[in-house]
Amino acid sequence: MLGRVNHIAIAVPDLTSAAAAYRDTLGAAVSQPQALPEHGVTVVFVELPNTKVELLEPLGEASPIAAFLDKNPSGGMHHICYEVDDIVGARDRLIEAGARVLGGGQPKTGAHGKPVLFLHPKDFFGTLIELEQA
Ligand SMILES: CC[C@@H](C(=O)O)C(=O)SCCNC(=O)CCNC(=O)[C@H](O)C(C)(C)COP(=O)(O)OP(=O)(O)OC[C@H]1O[C@@H](n2cnc3c(N)ncnc32)[C@H](O)[C@@H]1OP(=O)(O)O
Ligand SMILES: [Co+2]
Repeated sequence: MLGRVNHIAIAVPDLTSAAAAYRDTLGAAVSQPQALPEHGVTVVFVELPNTKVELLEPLGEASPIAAFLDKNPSGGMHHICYEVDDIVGARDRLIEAGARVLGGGQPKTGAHGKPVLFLHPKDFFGTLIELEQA
């Protein structure tokens, strides 16, 4: 079911300084910030040869990463995103297996314009999983 790692996400308290650290200190190519109100985050992508790192800053009052940053004020690894060929088929199989698919199970359009879903971290060894339609 799982395909490539699409991205690894890091929640950060200050996107400008995090993007600068990846660009200027670590020497990576970073995208312009993209505000995604439907997801409650602003995102910058760090382009790497084999995958991407997604830097996330809270956006709005009800950001899903706000509580995470309260617990990890200097930031931390937030989720890993795997590609799947058939996101609805994957969702149905996961629900059948007893996994909690977040947000009512309806895919949203993610940062790459493709459908995404999230799986509860307590069902996967303390790691929040995002699935993205390949
Ligand atoms: C940029 C768009 C898109 C893309 O295309 O790439 C994105 O990536 S958007 C990214 C942001 N969106 C989301 O994270 C959506 C899914 N997340 C959620 O629905 C919630 O954040 C959550 C995972 C259900 C947690 O919410 P909530 O239950 O309200 O928070 P708690 O703080 O009470 O957490 C409960 C429990 O889970 C632990 N937890 C929370 N987040 C994580 C995490 N990222 N990784 C590991 N564990 C996490 C938290 O610590 C709590 O555990 P205990 O303290 O042991 O109870
Ligand atoms: Co993501």
